[in-house]
Amino acid sequence: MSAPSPWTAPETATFLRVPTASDDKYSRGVVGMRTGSEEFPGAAVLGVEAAWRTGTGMVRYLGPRRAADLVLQRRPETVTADGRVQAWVVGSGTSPATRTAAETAAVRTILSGDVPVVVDAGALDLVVAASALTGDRAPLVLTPHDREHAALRDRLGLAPDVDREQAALETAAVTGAVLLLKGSTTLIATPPGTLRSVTAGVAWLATAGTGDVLAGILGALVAGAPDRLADAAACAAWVHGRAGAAASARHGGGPLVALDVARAVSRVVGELVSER
Ligand SMILES: NC(=O)C1=CN([C@@H]2O[C@H](COP(=O)(O)OP(=O)(O)OC[C@H]3O[C@@H](n4cnc5c(N)ncnc54)[C@H](O)[C@@H]3O)[C@@H](O)[C@H]2O)[C@@H](O)CC1
Ligand SMILES: Nc1ncnc2c1ncn2[C@@H]1O[C@H](COP(=O)(O)OP(=O)(O)O)[C@@H](O)[C@H]1O
Repeated sequence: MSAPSPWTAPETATFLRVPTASDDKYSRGVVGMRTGSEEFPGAAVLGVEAAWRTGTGMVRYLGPRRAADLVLQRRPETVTADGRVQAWVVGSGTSPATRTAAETAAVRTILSGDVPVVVDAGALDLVVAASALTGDRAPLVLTPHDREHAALRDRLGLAPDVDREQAALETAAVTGAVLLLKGSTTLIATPPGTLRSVTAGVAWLATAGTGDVLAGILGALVAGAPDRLADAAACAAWVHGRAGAAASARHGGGPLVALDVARAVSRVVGELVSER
């Protein structure tokens, strides 16, 4: 297997969509987020902030009352009514152990729809092998970190003892989903077998909540380009990495917090598109 090809800054700049005079909030793409829970309401805030900062026409947030209140406190622009979206983000800040039956049913409905879905953290357990599908399924991007990836592979009956790149490709092929495997090197694997890598970040990103931020960035990018899931995934990882570097640089190269990363995304996007 050849080494994954690194995703580049020019590719990121070209992918990013800048609104034009003929755009309105709907034409830019609406992202729907079913994230956060009573246990992890902050994850909802982080993902929503990141989606707005990436540049989306609208964010719809559907989650528990407490999380929705916190989201609105931070971002009153957010719409908490259900409605049409061009991409979903599910699972950040949720856990299969505490997920209600109603929430499970709602996520399953999203997964069997036709709008692309970013599947993160506590919703990864609802992903089945493509060969086991009995009905329609939405195009998916899965965003596990290494431990979540190991758990997913275990559930799918895949061997644990293969190398990381090979495993990413195998998981993508078996699930029929784009796989974004998070880490200091983030891998993006597709079912047909392409593999890209992103190393744009800084190790300070190893802190709670930065994955929730990544899911929000990715949701916004997918909503704007629903037919280009793998490129959206690589672009999201790249922007996230650079936003992490920028958030740390603002504090003298010191520690960052996840909300700082989300806040830094606007500037990263702005600088990239102004250079192209
Ligand atoms: N602010 C928030 O609301 C945040 C919510 N988060 C959400 O939290 C949920 C769980 O995500 P994780 O990535 O933690 O799930 P993981 O399943 O990867 O992590 C849990 C594992 O970490 C182990 N662990 C816990 N504390 C540890 C410690 N101090 N030292 C070593 N091991 C320890 C546990 O035993 C368990 O095996 C997800 O839904 C995620 O989205 C996280 O993103 C963190 C921030
Ligand atoms: N050592 C590291 N160097 C660079 N980036 C990292 C490092 N560790 C984690 N990251 C990035 O930070 C994010 C962490 O996501 P995740 O593990 O899901 O955290 P959380 O669940 O707390 O939100 C990912 O985007 C990952 O690529």
